[in-house]
Amino acid sequence: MSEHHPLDLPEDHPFGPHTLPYGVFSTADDPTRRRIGVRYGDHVLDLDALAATSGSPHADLLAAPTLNPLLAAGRETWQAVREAVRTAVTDPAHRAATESLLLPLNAVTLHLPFEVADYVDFYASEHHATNVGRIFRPNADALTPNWKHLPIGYHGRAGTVVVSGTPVVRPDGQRKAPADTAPTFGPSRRLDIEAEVGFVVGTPSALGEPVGLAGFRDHVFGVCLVNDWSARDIQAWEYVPLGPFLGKSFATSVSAWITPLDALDHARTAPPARDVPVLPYLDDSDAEPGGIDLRIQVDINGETVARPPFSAMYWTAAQQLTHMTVNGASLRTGDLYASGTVSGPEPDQLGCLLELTQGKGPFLEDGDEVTLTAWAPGPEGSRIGLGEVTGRIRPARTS
Ligand SMILES: O=C(O)/C=C/C(=O)CC(=O)CC(=O)O
Ligand SMILES: [Ca+2]
Ligand SMILES: [Mg+2]
Repeated sequence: MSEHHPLDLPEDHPFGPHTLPYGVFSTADDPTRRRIGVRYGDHVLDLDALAATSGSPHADLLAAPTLNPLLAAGRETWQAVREAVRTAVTDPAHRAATESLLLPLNAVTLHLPFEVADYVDFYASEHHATNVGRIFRPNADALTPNWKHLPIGYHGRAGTVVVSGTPVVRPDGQRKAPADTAPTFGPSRRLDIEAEVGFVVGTPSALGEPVGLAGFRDHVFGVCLVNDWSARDIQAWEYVPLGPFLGKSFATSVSAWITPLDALDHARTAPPARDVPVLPYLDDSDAEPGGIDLRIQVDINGETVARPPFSAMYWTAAQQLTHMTVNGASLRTGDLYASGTVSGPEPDQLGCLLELTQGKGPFLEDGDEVTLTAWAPGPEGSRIGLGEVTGRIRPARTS
């Protein structure tokens, strides 16, 4: 790879021509001007400039300061833009022009790439749900009776979704251990992570019109990495009977790069066998394989603590989308839904510290830095990189 030819990448580079994820960036000389870019190698291709200089029919969409107009434009446009970008980075005839529009990754600031509309978090790993059920409800069945009949989820707080790199302040709140007689107020002592995969909705749907399993590809634009920071002590005390609230809503971090669904075609895989029959609207036995072979890595302060496999998820993203709309609830451009904590069957495949330490801790300390990365197999032996989502813990306001 030559310094002078940033378009020449080694074949196994995770941000090669098969990946092409979208983000939003600014530069130091024009810090308030946010622009759409595509990551290629260790560079960002300025898509606003590319579209303007190449007379693209999509120049208006690509001149926006967020991905939302592109998300709303629908699948045909997503495919046309992706094809144009691929041509720009691979066709020798475009080489000189494209190279002039590349910025080194370390010379840009990355921003939250889309305006988050609604945010939903699911609970789709059987391993995670079983482990957490045992820890939180030792005297009950690990899986609740509904678990294999529907993808359980809750509506979260869209306004506190932050981009990778944003520091996370340890939340204050009410904590009450089982042995305490009364709750106390103060910093969470059981601050945790949840390694998840997020799905970004592009095409909206109409109120009252459910989206079937086959609608997944038309509505979902792409995928990001998610860390659903969770304060286990606040959560355990507050969430019966209505579910997660302040124990989760203080921050949810997402990767700066959104990987188009089409980049993950090669990674599609059958979900695990389901041992309980589902209702017809969730039955995906005749659908395209709903699983995705994504390999996640969880690092804390530079040390790898887990490798959760996304392919082990019981419920698929298509089933989650279908379930989310089956009551007639509509989708909005920019909706984000997260898979739920990704945990596999092995002890080194668990997606949160609660499971990794069997409920005992240690949990996160001030100053700890958590980084999730992931990749998926691509065509011809290539790798599709999903970028990273990272965040460092800052001390609580009260400390
Ligand atoms: O089972 C419980 O009581 C709690 C579960 C969680 O905290 C997990 C959650 O937020 C959903 C997920 O990410 O899988
Ligand atoms: Ca979660
Ligand atoms: Mg959270």
